[in-house]
Amino acid sequence: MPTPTACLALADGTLFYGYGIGATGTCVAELCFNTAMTGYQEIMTDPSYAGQVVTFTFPHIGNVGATPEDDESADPVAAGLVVKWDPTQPSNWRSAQTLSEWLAAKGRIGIAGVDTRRLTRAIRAQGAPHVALAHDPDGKFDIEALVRQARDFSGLEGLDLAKDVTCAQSYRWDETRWAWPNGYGTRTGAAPKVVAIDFGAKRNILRCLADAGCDVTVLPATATAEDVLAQSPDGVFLSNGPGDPAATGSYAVPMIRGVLEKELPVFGICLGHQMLALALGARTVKMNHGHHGANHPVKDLETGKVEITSMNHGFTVDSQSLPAGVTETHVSLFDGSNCGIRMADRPVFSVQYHPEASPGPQDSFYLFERFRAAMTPAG
Ligand SMILES: NC(=O)CC[C@H](N)C(=O)O
Repeated sequence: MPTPTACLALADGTLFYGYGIGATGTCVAELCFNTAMTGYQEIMTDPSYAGQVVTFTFPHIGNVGATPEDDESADPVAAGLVVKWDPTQPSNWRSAQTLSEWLAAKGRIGIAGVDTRRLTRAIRAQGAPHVALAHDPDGKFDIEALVRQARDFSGLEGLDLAKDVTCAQSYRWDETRWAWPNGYGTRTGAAPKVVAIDFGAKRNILRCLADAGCDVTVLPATATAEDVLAQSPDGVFLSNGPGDPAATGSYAVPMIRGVLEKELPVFGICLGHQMLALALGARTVKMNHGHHGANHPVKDLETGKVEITSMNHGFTVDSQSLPAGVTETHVSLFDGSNCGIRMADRPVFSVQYHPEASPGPQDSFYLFERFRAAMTPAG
């Protein structure tokens, strides 16, 4: 058996050996598992994964290589990845690099050859363990140091990571979705002006807003209510993003409250949902091992319909804490946790899941349509 060239050390001392792919070195992070069967590149470049190593439960990861078109942000933001099988040569005409080459070019570490079923059970039992992941082509590991690094990592609770992944300056977004056949981008009538707050926005969210016919200006996470209102928006969008919502809320909540005073339509996704809930007076809590996948059933409590959704969150809005005037609109059919809210009397709403998919099903695109309709009642 060849010498293992990568080691994943959990804070409790459990070790997983495998074969290193991508960059060499060590990273320290929180560990989660994602059950999506496709879209590893979109997952690795989703800024919401900052500070996390992702274990893919689907065994064949890397089969279609990597292409710049599939990046959800400029760089991979997940700290590293864990896969079961050593990736095979890519079989895809779109592939520009192998997964390992792509990870190496982006400075991200991977480990292949891990019993990801056993590891996933450990994640479920321990609740998002802290880990150190090391890749050394010579297979030399200081195990005590790795376990110590994992133990010393403080975890995501209390961490504001949105400010690390947000854009430096505001910009306009005008790209629509790649090869999307329904012609959402070809509407007539004036495009409502949307200010999108970038807490770590995935590109496909911005594409979906553009597809829904919105004129999108992106502002950094630290934008104030004055910055937002200076754009004279018809509506405000709150993006996904990494870290602890309560920490990011320290500056985002005053901004959102300032926007709410002006009675503008507001739509939030994931971290944006959590931010809106905090601004309305609810609270957020850390989950045991979160929801990360592309087949999470969610029930729309107002229509009774079930949507299959893409999810990626480790914190959740405590539905018991929702104040009067805020309605719970969606719940997870896996564990009953909150998946959506709206203000009873105005078009201010948000969802915990990812209607932009990428990867995942597109059942929930109607939310972008709903947001557009709220800004252009006659359009
Ligand atoms: N995808 C997201 O926006 C994640 C939100 C938040 N960081 C969480 O883990 O719950």
